Amino acid sequence: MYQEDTISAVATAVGEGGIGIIRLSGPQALKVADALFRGVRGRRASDVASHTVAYGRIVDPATETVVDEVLLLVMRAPRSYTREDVVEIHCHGGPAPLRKILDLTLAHGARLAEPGEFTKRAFLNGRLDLAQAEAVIDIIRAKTDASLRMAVNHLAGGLSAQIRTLRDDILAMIAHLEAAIDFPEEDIEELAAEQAAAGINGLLAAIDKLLATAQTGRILREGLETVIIGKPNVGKSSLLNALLREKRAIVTDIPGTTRDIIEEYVNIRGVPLKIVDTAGIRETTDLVEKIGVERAQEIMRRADLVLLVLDASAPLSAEDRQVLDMLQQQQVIVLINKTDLPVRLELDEVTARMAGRRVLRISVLEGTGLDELEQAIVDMVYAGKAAPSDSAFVSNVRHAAALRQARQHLADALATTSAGMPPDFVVIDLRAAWEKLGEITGETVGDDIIDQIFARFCIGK
Ligand SMILES: Nc1nc2c(c(=O)[nH]1)N(C=O)[C@@H](CNc1ccc(C(=O)N[C@@H](CCC(=O)O)C(=O)O)cc1)CN2
Ligand SMILES: Nc1nc2c(ncn2[C@@H]2O[C@H](COP(=O)(O)OP(=O)(O)OP(=O)(O)O)[C@@H](O)[C@H]2O)c(=O)[nH]1
Ligand SMILES: [Mg+2]
Repeated sequence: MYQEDTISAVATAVGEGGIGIIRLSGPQALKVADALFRGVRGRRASDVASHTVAYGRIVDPATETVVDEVLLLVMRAPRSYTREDVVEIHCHGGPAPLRKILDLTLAHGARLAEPGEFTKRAFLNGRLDLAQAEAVIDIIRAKTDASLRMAVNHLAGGLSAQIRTLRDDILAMIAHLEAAIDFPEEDIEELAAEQAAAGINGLLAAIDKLLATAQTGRILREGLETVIIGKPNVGKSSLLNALLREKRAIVTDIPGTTRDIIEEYVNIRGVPLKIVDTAGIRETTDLVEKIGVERAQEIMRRADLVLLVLDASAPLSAEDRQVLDMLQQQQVIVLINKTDLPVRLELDEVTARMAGRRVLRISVLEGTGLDELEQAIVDMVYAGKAAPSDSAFVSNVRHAAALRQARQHLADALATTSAGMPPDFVVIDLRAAWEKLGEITGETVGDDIIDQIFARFCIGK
């Protein structure tokens, strides 16, 4: 155990709720609780067996005034979330009792926890590795069922186990090569080099398999950045509302209705979309709208997916053609909207200009074509890969970057081997790869990175 002080924080969300929890962790947790808790027949917190609950009251010990009626949950070290003594005070879920009880714990030996500090202690005390600890916040922030499944799999150590296997394999190769270094006969070195090359190729394949999940994994964790664009009045806001299944954005027949950017999360068959409705793109002299249009163009350049909406009932305008040209580098689904009206749009020209892209005919008004749109988005995100149930997905940009760097070191090791360099040099590259992979699980990562990761957690987690 590395921590000497005892931390305290409200573990439940702020505001009114049925129950609120103040959580204490550290060597003084039971002592702090003893000062404040009054159980039936004089029962004290330190009398409560681990993983059991006691009924009683929290009092202000200065006056013995009752603050609230509570349940007390005790979990003793090392069998607890943090591996320290943990005491939870379950009070009524209002801001006043929570605040008062938190203040009392702080006045009687605890200090306020930093964001993520409980989970950080679980990591520092070895109950979770860094990838598992990061999964805790992913569970809290999961936007869909599929995101949740992936994060739960990470918390259970699904990804960590794969990383550990890779690291163990590298270590075994290093040991093998070092044995060859100690017996520098020609043929032994050659054999070791051949075996190393085979081993490295296997590792590269395993890393590539993990990296192949990174795109889908990132989208499930962070959401697919999607932007709806098109000229004014084509039905962009109507489309957003249809995907959200609520009337979020204002829809009128007046072009230029949406002036600013509207951002919402939508669950499309398990895929979280962070979807942005924009001001219609057109040349404009209205300053407010002009800023809106410029921001739309900026957002479009950064988006994972552009939903381009065209109006089937009107011929292509110069603005439409301009927008089509702007999208050449982007992942786009073209939506020909208002197909319930007589078609006057040059469909052939659109398909020709957007070769290779999905072009779907829809009518937001009548609700046609929206199923196909949802399926097209899901297909694009999974790109033929299975949903993340059992297989470990890489979802975290930090993990993907470390994997890519480890891969590079292994590729270097392979090049060194085939160039006939002595095994000492191969070992250097292998060791670098081993360290990079250790950054994912936290064995070889600096304190600054660890601090940054936990600083993004919520208080009380
Ligand atoms: N009230 C409450 N609910 C909660 C949590 C919590 O801390 N408190 N959790 C967290 O925020 C999550 C559950 N996570 C937990 C993880 C480990 C242990 C624990 O006591 N682990 C012991 C196992 C003891 C045994 O074997 O019975 C251990 O790992 O040794 C408790 C909760 C979600 N729900
Ligand atoms: N006939 C028909 N009308 C539609 C359809 N979809 C939207 N509309 C109508 O088109 C008009 C404009 O819709 P909006 O959703 O406000 O269009 P927008 O692209 O957001 O417009 P701006 O915000 O001004 O850029 C409204 O009157 C909608 O009811 C459709 O599929 N068919
Ligand atoms: Mg609009």
